[in-house]
Amino acid sequence: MFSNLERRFRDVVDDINETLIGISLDPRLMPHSAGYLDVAQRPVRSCASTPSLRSRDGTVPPHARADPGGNVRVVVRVRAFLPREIERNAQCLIRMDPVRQRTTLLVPNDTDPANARARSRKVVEEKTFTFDKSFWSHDPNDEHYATQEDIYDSLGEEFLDHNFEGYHTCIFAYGQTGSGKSYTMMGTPDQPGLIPRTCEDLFERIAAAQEETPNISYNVRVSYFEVYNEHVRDLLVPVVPHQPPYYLKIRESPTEGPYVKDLTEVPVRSLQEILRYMRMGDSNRTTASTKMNDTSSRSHAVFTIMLKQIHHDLETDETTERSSRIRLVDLAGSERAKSTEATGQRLREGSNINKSLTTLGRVIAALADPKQQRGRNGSRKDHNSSSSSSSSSVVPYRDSILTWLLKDSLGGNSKTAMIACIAPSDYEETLSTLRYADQAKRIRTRAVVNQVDSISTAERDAQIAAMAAEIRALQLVVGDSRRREKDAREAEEKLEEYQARVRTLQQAMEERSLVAEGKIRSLQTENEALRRHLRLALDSLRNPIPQLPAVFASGKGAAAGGGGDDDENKENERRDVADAAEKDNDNDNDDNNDDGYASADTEEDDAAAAAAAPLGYERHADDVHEHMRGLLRDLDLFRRKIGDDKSRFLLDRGGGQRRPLGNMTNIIV
Ligand SMILES: Nc1ncnc2c1ncn2[C@@H]1O[C@H](COP(=O)(O)OP(=O)(O)OP(=O)(O)O)[C@@H](O)[C@H]1O
Repeated sequence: MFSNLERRFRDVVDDINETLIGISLDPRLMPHSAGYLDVAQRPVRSCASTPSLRSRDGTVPPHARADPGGNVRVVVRVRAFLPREIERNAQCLIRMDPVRQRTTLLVPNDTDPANARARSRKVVEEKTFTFDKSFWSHDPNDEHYATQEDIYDSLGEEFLDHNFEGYHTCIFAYGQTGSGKSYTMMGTPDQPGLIPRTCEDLFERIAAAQEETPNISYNVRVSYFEVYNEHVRDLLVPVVPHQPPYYLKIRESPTEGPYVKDLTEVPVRSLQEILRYMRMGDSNRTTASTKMNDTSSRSHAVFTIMLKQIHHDLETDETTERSSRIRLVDLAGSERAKSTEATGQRLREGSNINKSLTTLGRVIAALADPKQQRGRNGSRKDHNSSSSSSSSSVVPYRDSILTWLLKDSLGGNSKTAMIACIAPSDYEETLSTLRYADQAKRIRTRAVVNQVDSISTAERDAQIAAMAAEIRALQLVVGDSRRREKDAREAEEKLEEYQARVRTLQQAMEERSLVAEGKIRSLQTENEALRRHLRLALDSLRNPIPQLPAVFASGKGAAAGGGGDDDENKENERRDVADAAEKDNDNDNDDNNDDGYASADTEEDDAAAAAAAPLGYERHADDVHEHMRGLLRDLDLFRRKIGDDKSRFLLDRGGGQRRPLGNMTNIIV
């Protein structure tokens, strides 16, 4: 019984303990418990599978997410002799200490003509430098010989770890022409270099991680471009023969820094796919044969892999997104025109290459400057125009396309490594490269994990819903404004149409008014003519009697003439009447003026006239009669003419509004 009680007591205690542990572990129940870490400090499962991280518990320690900043990693690699160097019995001037990672440049002897210029220097002495790594790739039989695989294992793998942690990385190969940069970065089909090995490892890790944790999805995209003669060319766009090359522009975003606009970024799902794009870009790269290298790279090539890891935690329903960029750069080699014996296009390429490498040197010098380092801890400056490299507070990124594009990798959010490639027997060029590399060691970058903080499905759904609502509202606004725009356009078109019609009407009206004015003028003229006719007629009608005496004489003539020309007769009649009247008056006056009586001669005349009177009156009556007939004929003619004029006048009016003919009509009718 006691043992039963004891067992029950232990069970109850265990239950209570479990419940308490459950409560403390659930952040939603106990937000301030130790189990609830801030998002920024919460360990995130890493997919990195390198020994360094695999040896841990599969999580990235919190400190890895807040990198305090690190120096640019600088390694040196010396290559084997090339056939031409063996031929001239060249001397190896490099010695390396694999333990202390020291590289020593020896003083050349007098036998190698390639170093004649070096020997003419004031000071020719042995120089020793220490780097993060010194790779001895000169003699394959040496036990310390560094193979392509060794380079990847000691540098590439570690940098890929950083990419899976969410850091941007950049590895660039620097060195004189023919020193082994392309061999190190790209390699050969038998001896693949850093780029194909990184691609291979990347997809191996993705496959392994997906097997382990299926709730992580990966998105890989790749781009490849070259900077040739200060122009950016997309290497994933096929070259069209006989067409001028298409160059891309550089833009700068406040968040992402400088980037190449419209650069092709292809999604890749397998190693085969990414290698296909790598080879395609490589075959599009500008290379040429020079005296120093049969396949000399005449451009700086930048191969970029964008890796996105999306982790969805089913328990907490949270999503974490990490993005990182892997930049692998094969720079064109520095060269002396004399050594390469370049002319024409090769010489121009060489001078552009040297210009951008000199700018890279100035950028490195500026970034390595301790004052600059202090300045960057406060506010960072970079300038947009050329200036003296002696200025410690400015970094001349924009002085060349290469340095502008590598701005972030050189002095910003990136973990960066430089592989300084050296030829074994060139004192001067090697010294220059080693000095360059030595300076780069002092550059500090400030890499940060590029992670979008976790959000729950509910939050994400809410965000999506809010965004969808915003999109709908915007679509409405756009639709509304489009409709308004359409209405306005239609109204404008209508208005234009109306205006055109109004113009046509106005024109027609003007033409009509011109015609009407012409008609009015001609009617007025006719009207005036009619008035004149009428006045004449009225005059002739008003004064017929005083003309009679004169008509007698002319009437005789007229009668004798048998009625001849009417107008002429009338005119003669009028003249005769006037003469006769004048004559009568004269006679009267003559008679009355002397004594108031008629003279004896006059009385005789009157008597004679009286005797002849009956015969004369008869003739006179006939004449008057005849004259009256003539007048009636004239009147009749005149009336017909008036009638004709009237009907023509009315006809011209064209059935329009009748204009009153006034008194004239009444008189005529
Ligand atoms: N570590 C090495 N082992 C064997 N051969 C090498 C090594 N490094 C380079 N080479 C050979 O040296 C020659 C020149 O190398 P590479 O083309 O890589 O030089 P580079 O620095 O890229 O020249 P450039 O700047 O002119 O393009 C090639 O034939 C290459 O195979």
